[in-house]
Amino acid sequence: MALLEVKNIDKNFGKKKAMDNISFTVNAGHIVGLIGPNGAGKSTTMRAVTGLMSYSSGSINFDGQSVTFNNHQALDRMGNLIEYPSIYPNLTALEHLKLYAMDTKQPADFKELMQKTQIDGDNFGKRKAKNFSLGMKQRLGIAIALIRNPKLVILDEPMNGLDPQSVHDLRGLIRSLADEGVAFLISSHLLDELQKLVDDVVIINHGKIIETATMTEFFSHDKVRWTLATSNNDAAVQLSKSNGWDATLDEGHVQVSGAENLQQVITAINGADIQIQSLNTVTGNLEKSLLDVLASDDKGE
Ligand SMILES: Nc1ncnc2c1ncn2[C@@H]1O[C@H](COP(=O)(O)OP(=O)(O)OP(=O)(O)O)[C@@H](O)[C@H]1O
Repeated sequence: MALLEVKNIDKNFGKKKAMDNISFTVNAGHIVGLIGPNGAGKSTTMRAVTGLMSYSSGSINFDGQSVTFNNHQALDRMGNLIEYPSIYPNLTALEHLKLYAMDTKQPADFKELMQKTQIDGDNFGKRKAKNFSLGMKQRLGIAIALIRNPKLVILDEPMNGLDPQSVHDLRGLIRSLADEGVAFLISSHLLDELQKLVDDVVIINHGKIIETATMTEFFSHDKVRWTLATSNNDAAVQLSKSNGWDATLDEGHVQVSGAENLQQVITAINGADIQIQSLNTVTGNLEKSLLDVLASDDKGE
């Protein structure tokens, strides 16, 4: 049975359908990306799952218990960081952890948690939060989300404002927790980062789920493409088109897709006395796959 099961959820803001029959699942130990354009309904969905937002119909089941706006029991085993963490300027990191642990019976070990989230060094424990950088605040937010030893952690845009090293460290932390069995539901606009992290994707558009898939399945939307620099790019584009392949010229490179394999492309181009100067195979790009799926959905396909 899935750890989180969201079934046929609806939510309206006036006439606006923010969630329209939303259904998806999250399995233990899986990192799931909730992905979609601005205003698609990601935050609303995350808020509903964490019991912060009411919904008009459907059900949310987490770890065998129902989650509603009025039933928060299940949240004992769920952590979340939605937008910015609630941080008090005059408290230290350790004081925050003690504060957030107050209403939980078996909190995580503070020292271990601070080590895991890298908030143990540099006198972090003794400094007041008003002196923290954005990255430090974000790491503290993640530590707070982990205080209840959660089975599921919900992170809305957790990489916002972080420098590349902090993003890298955060990815490592999430992956190691997932390997221990913790599940994650993450939304982010940083698709390159998500691509390196998530196991499954849930794609949302205009309040509707338009696809749920493993990352590998999802990549099948993005056809294999070859990017070439040649001695005569215009001729290479024409030649590819005459073979029935899709071909465009993009920033000085010929982009070819639709051929059966790379050898076909090389043979045709070499056969026309055009020299290939560089060649790259491009496949499995989350951004490209997402744009393709959203474009088909918006066309009503
Ligand atoms: N409290 C609210 N009152 C009225 N409309 C709302 C409210 N919260 C969200 N909406 C609307 O519901 C829709 C979904 O919003 P939501 O914030 O969930 O989208 P999102 O996918 O998280 O977008 P973003 O990526 O921009 O954060 C939007 O059209 C938004 O304007």
